[in-house]
Amino acid sequence: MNAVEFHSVTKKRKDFTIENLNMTIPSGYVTGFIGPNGSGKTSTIQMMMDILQIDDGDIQLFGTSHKNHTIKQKIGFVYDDLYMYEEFTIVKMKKFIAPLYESWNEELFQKHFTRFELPLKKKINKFSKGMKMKTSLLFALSHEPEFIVMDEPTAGLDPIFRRELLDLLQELMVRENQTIFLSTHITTDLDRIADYIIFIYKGKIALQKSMEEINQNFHIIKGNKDLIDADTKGIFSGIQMNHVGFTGLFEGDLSIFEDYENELVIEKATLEDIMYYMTRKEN
Ligand SMILES: Nc1ncnc2c1ncn2[C@@H]1O[C@H](COP(=O)(O)OP(=O)(O)OP(=O)(O)O)[C@@H](O)[C@H]1O
Repeated sequence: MNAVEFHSVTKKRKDFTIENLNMTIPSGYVTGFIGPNGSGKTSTIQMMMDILQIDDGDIQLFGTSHKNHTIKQKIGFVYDDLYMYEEFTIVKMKKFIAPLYESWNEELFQKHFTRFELPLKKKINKFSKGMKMKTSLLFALSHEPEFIVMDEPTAGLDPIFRRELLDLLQELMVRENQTIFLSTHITTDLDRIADYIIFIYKGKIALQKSMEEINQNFHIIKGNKDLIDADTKGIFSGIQMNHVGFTGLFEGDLSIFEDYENELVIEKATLEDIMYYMTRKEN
């Protein structure tokens, strides 16, 4: 079962288009959403949350239209732009938000509030970026959502809380039915927690696979530049040449390199390698 399905979604912005976007977020797993700056991650999340209108296509959340407002009860949305509540303190924000959720859990709120060490009576517009992210996370978690959507949750967090957040997400995964979707630039965060990866580039899905498939099928191949000609270049998803050698991203069965074992260095590709080489392809 999928928590989210995008079917041929199109959105035209001034200088940017998301065209015919198809993607699925499976229930019960952590899906990492990666892509370089300006590739459409925030726009995609805003469309999913119905903050940004789609021009064409269809988005399904838990099998119903994303426009169905009752479905929002099941979703915890985490982002650092709390402009709606800038003038509020956490106490005031709770008075406003808690009654909106049938599943509000005050005990959980108090537990996370203590853990996150946030000021109760300071205005949110006086918070740092990281404190705003923690506040958003605090409110999102306190209504026990089935689905947590996070736009760059680790941005602005210090390394200690970043690690704690990742541990917290892992703890949440132990709970039944928990689905997490998070966008990030910090691909190493995903190595630890993601089950699936969706990679968006220039408004198009460049890759959508499980971490298991990625770990098995993507490798970095290094060798002498003499091995590269117009034909061999084509087997790589992206390649970088220098005056002596090449480094390329290869997707597939390594047996094609069997005869070159002594001439090549073959390593597992990281998510960062995949992002880097796949976006180099067109250069
Ligand atoms: N309000 C807006 N009006 C018009 N265009 C916008 C608006 N917000 C974003 N865009 C454009 O949409 C494109 C995608 O931006 P988006 O914020 O979705 O990317 P992103 O992948 O989240 O980027 P980043 O990693 O830098 O946060 C960019 O070209 C951006 O300039």
